[in-house]
Amino acid sequence: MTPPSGAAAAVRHPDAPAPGELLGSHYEHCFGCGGAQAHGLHLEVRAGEGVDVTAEFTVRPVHQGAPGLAHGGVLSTALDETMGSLGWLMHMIVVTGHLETDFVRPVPVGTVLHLSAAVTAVDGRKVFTRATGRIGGPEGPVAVRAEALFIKVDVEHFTDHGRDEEIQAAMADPDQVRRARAFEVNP
Ligand SMILES: CCCCC/C=C\C/C=C\C/C=C\C/C=C\CCCC(=O)SCCNC(=O)CCNC(=O)[C@H](O)C(C)(C)COP(=O)(O)OP(=O)(O)OC[C@H]1O[C@@H](n2cnc3c(N)ncnc32)[C@H](O)[C@@H]1OP(=O)(O)O
Repeated sequence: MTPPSGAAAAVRHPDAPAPGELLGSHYEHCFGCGGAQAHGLHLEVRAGEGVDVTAEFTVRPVHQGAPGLAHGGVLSTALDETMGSLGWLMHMIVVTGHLETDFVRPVPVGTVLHLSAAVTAVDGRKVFTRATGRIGGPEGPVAVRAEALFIKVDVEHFTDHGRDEEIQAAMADPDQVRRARAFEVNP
């Protein structure tokens, strides 16, 4: 998870969303950010000033692991989704290759988890990222933190591997296709 010495700093794409702008969902059925997933996390991610983002996740009863506490896998998902969203700022489609999470404090149901994430380095197709989730406010104590390696892929990663039913539906939606194709131009 340590970037090689030759790794570069991340570059914000000139057409990246403005600081403070909501990124929007990349796919309405995404468990992390989609509005059509009843039990999903419904994460709303905002662009930061650099290659960084913030997001909020409200833990609901459907996200429990132990009584009244968030499931650790769900918290990892929130961190994963937040870090994956950094691709928008570089106009890269990325998928998670490796993710590691530290669970520092239990997170009760009803908590708003304040997430922030940034790219630490880029090495070819490899994007190194880091994220934290705080409770009690954006400056509150850290409850979870993660590091992840994302790998840049083309739209074909999804069209080649996704189940046909969902791919056909996604490709029939012009907004979805436009959103995915916009990432392929990455000067
Ligand atoms: C028209 C319909 C379109 C629909 C699309 C819709 C939306 C898309 C748009 C935007 C997406 C936006 C936001 C995303 C938001 C949230 C993200 C959530 C993220 C996820 O939830 S996503 C699901 C989980 N994710 C996977 O489902 C990946 C499964 N996996 C694979 O698909 C392959 O495994 C892949 C592609 C990762 C690599 O395969 P590959 O063949 O392309 O490349 P290769 O193996 O050569 O790796 C290249 C270099 O990465 C190094 N490397 C690779 N893996 C590593 C690892 N694990 N640890 C350490 N290093 C690793 C190698 O060592 C090499 O390094 P080096 O270059 O130095 O040799």
